[in-house]
Amino acid sequence: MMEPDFWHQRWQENRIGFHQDKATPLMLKHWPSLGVSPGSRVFVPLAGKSRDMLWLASQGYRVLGVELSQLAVEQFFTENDLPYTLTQSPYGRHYRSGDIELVCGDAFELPAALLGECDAVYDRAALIALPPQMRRRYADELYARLPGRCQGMLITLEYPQAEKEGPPFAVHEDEVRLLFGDRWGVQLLERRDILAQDPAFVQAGVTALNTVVYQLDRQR
Ligand SMILES: C[S@@+](CC[C@H](N)C(=O)[O-])C[C@H]1O[C@@H](n2cnc3c(N)ncnc32)[C@H](O)[C@@H]1O
Repeated sequence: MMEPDFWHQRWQENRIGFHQDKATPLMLKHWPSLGVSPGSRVFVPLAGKSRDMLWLASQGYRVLGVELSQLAVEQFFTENDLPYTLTQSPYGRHYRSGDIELVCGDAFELPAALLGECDAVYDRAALIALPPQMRRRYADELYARLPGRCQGMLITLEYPQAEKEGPPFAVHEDEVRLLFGDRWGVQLLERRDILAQDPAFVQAGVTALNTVVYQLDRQR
């Protein structure tokens, strides 16, 4: 089970192979085509210490991230030399620096009032970090609290799940459409074969690995 302790331990042991030193190339390529207006608030669930948040802020967006691990949140600000202010709310500690706000807390506990203020959502290594039954909750409880006309980008991985254990989990296109299709328009933007760039998957004997980028558009 992907309980909080699993992730706290990963951060304590610095087993964070998902973290990238640079912004995600597929985000840089596709985000502009979503047409999200500068000044919009972009929700980043299960944010880690992703540098994608820095890029989004540099493009004029206001970022609202949520992350369980206090280690991750504090590393984000210290590693990027960002001084922050700290406030407490019923659902977590809020770290703020310029246009970036990171809530150290459980994404599933965020109130509808806060999520309802988000104009867009960016999901990289978040949905695919969750086991199947939690992915259902994630779509039905968390994404469902985002407002009408919300736009989003979702980046997934596809590989034969039987060949390797998650996380990251394989989330295939049919599941993405099942999870989000009721409330969101789902458009596949790119599917890219990345097996050759992932030695850990090759070593584990995985025979195919794709990353897929989707555009999500919340229907009213
Ligand atoms: C695979 S990492 C990806 C982080 C980030 N999206 C990135 O691209 O680097 C998943 C993160 O989600 C966090 N997490 C897991 N469950 C969570 C929850 N219920 N609420 C908030 N954060 C959570 C973990 O601590 C971990 O940092």
